[in-house]
Amino acid sequence: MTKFSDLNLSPAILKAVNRMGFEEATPIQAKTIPLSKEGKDLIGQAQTGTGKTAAFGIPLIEKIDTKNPTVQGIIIAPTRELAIQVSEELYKIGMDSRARVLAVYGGSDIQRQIRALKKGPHIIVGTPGRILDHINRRTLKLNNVHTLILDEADEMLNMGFIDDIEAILKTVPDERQTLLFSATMPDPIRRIAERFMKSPETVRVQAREMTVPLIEQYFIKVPEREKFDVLSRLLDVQSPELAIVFGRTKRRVDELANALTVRGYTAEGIHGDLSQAKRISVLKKFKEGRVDVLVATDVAARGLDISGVTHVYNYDIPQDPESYVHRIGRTGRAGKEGMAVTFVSPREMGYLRIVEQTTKKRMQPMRPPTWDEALEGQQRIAMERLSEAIQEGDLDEYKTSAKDLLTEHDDPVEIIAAALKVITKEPDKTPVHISEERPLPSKREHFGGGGRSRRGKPGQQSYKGHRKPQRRPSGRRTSY
Ligand SMILES: Nc1ncnc2c1ncn2[C@@H]1O[C@H](COP(=O)(O)OP(=O)(O)OP(=O)(O)O)[C@@H](O)[C@H]1O
Ligand SMILES: [Mg+2]
Repeated sequence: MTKFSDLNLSPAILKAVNRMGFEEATPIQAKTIPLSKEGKDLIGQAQTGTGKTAAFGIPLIEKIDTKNPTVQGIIIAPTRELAIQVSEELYKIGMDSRARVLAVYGGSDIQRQIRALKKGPHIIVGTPGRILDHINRRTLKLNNVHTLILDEADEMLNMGFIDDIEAILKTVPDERQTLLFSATMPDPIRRIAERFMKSPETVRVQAREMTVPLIEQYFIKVPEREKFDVLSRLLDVQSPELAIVFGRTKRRVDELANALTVRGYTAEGIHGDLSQAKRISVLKKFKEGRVDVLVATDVAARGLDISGVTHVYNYDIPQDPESYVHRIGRTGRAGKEGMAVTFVSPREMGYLRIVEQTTKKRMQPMRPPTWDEALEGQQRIAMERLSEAIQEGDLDEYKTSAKDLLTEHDDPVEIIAAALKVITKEPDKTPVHISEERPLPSKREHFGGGGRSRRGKPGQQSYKGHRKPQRRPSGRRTSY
């Protein structure tokens, strides 16, 4: 175990890390912080939720000359929410060092960002499109940048983002340090990465499996038309504290969020077609527990760190193994336990096996819960709520009514049963409409193996399988 005090860090950083409640460095932090401080280019790969943000954030803050009001470090992330989150974590790490961190991302007022940029931030965290926008407007200059970091590096170097990344790189000095982090790093992407790094060192935290052992992984074989009932029952039986349901498309996310609401769950959807204000407010509600079920496209799959997420449901099996790793990694973070359940339609079983081959972890089969089991689950919750209320006390105002009931009805069991019935959310069978999604094509070559590469060169392993490059004219990705 490595203590932060063994890592030769400045007192200001130690103070900040201590305030954040970090006692020991995680393995990826212990391994990469010293190398990063030496100025080496690095590819850091470690499982989800193991502290990669601080692994690149701590040495970056150490290298900032706070007396120099120019941008010295730039971090690029694939989604706006992740850019915000990373900037917040860096702000905390850099608070005592007085490092100024600014997030720039699309969908928010650019004039306000321009004003903030004029105040001389030292570190910019942003999404590629908006960073480029500022570069082109000359409101962001990267000629003093000594450190460039790609968070979720494999995603950033994937077809949707690579052109933007290359354009940004052109404006950053060549003698920079380049750091790449992700939980996944497929070989073809690693080869692209090495093109713009200087003899990079790869740091992998040795783990037998690509996913975190703290996440129990299950799959349920279920035909498309039965998926929603199975999901409802699972939510009733497992009663997650916070759950994320991943769907394949935006339409599916909207329909699922609506259908869950109809059946009495507090659910909201998040995807790339919503306004940024809406995306932020949905996420905020979820973090505060005002929404129990977040339904999301892959826009929420990478990097988001929301404590209290106990369950991840893949309503649709993801299109590539990396997406699976990141999606389920929204639970089981920072030493906590989690559960992931993946729905697989019978025709898609081949995909499940390919995911397992990549993660080197088998998912256990799970039987869909029955209606009775769902009812039992809900009754258990009602009982827990009743017991909690008894423990909390403060029931005096109800005791007169209780006594009245006892005189009216002889059997106390009858009364308690009625109380339970009233507070139990019985499994709901209200019909809902979920449009059918076509199953993924059954050819296995379309998924992860063989075929044409992203750049069209034959012979390289294809990544992101059959998903067609959906480029906007600018070459940026067509949001999730
Ligand atoms: N040394 C530490 N001790 C305790 N908690 C830590 C430590 N380092 C980071 N954390 C916390 O662990 C959580 C996960 O960290 P982080 O988001 O950086 O993970 P990650 O490796 O980037 O995951 P992902 O691959 O999903 O992006 C955060 O809440 C973070 O504050
Ligand atoms: Mg991360």
